[in-house]
Amino acid sequence: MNQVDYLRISLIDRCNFRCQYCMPAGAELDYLLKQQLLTDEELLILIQEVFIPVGFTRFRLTGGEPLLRPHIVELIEKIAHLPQTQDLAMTTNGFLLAPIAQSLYNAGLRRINISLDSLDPHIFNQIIGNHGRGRWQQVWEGIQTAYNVGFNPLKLNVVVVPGVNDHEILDLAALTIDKQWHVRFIEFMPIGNGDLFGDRGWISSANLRQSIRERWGLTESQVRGNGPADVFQIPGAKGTLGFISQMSECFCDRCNRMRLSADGWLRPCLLKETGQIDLKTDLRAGISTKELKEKVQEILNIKPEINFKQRDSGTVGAYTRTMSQIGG
Ligand SMILES: Nc1nc2c(ncn2[C@@H]2O[C@H](COP(=O)(O)OP(=O)(O)OP(=O)(O)O)[C@@H](O)[C@H]2O)c(=O)[nH]1
Ligand SMILES: C[S@@+](CC[C@H](N)C(=O)[O-])C[C@H]1O[C@@H](n2cnc3c(N)ncnc32)[C@H](O)[C@@H]1O
Ligand code: SF4
Ligand code: SF4
Repeated sequence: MNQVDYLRISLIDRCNFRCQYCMPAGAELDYLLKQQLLTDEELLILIQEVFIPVGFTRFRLTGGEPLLRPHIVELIEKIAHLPQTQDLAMTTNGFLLAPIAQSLYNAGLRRINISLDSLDPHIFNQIIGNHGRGRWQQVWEGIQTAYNVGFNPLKLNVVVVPGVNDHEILDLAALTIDKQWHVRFIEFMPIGNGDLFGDRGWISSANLRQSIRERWGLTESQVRGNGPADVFQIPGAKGTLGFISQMSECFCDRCNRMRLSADGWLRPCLLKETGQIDLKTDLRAGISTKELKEKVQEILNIKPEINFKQRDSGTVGAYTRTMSQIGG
């Protein structure tokens, strides 16, 4: 069993996009009220007095859209400057990134993963549920700015939805040939998107790799990630191709992470709702951080039992939280 030292922190459940596969337009969502969100102070207390002491040293900020969180730069600065923080990363849709990228970097953020599901602005708009102004260009500028500012590695996430963007796989993969970018294809998961998933299904990473292999060849990369992606490379390319295959494979035996929601629930596994605990309510009720640390340690002890283990069947089951609420 891997050491569990990586915490994905959802900073906010709201988003400025409505991706069809995550929080489709029209879906009824109960947003958290401001007073339900962990404050910056509470989050820092939990990180410093609960998570770090039980071994967490790597943190990823996600959402919803993390760049919508007020005072994000100051929060990053505080987490980045904790002496125990070994890695601080963010997953964002990139829409608000260009003007703030340099400040994020200066505050200590070093790694950024940006969602980009299409190179075609029209299809992109359909995916993100935007029927008005084009947003693709602004995201693209966010990506370029992040790259120029020095975020390294720079990863682009593509959720592959059959009949929506699967015809663009080769074009997206080709981005890695000349640029030192890391494009990752994510198998579409049935969380909070029953209609679309039921209609479209998903495509296995093995299928995608076959198309890419036929076009350029494909080798296993020397670069090994510390996450769920299997990393490959087009021969001679500057960047890499990652495949996140939670539907067709199981990488739970190398699971190194847990998740903290914006309202302070600790979730031991993305694909299972077992074992969650409400740290915010405990903290606000005056339960000591020593006791909270013991609770988290207990979850860590039983994490191997909680981990999703259905190796051959992909994901099943109904989820009470959407991906935007969990943080991906
Ligand atoms: N099943 C499963 N999927 C995950 C897990 N972690 C990430 N993913 C999937 O991978 C997607 C992209 O994750 P990112 O937020 O980019 O983070 P990452 O790939 O873990 O990041 P790195 O630290 O850069 O490797 C998520 O939205 C999920 O779909 C995990 O622990 N289990
Ligand atoms: C929930 S989003 C939050 C961060 C940010 N808003 C973004 O889109 O990058 C985190 C990741 O989850 C992925 N994701 C969301 N819904 C998904 C689904 N149903 N299946 C697979 N990945 C999904 C997104 O593509 C994104 O890379
Ligand atoms: S995937 Fe990210 S950008 Fe898209 S709706 Fe979900 S939280 Fe928002
Ligand atoms: S499905 Fe659960 S146990 Fe498996 S890798 Fe993801 S978070 Fe870890």
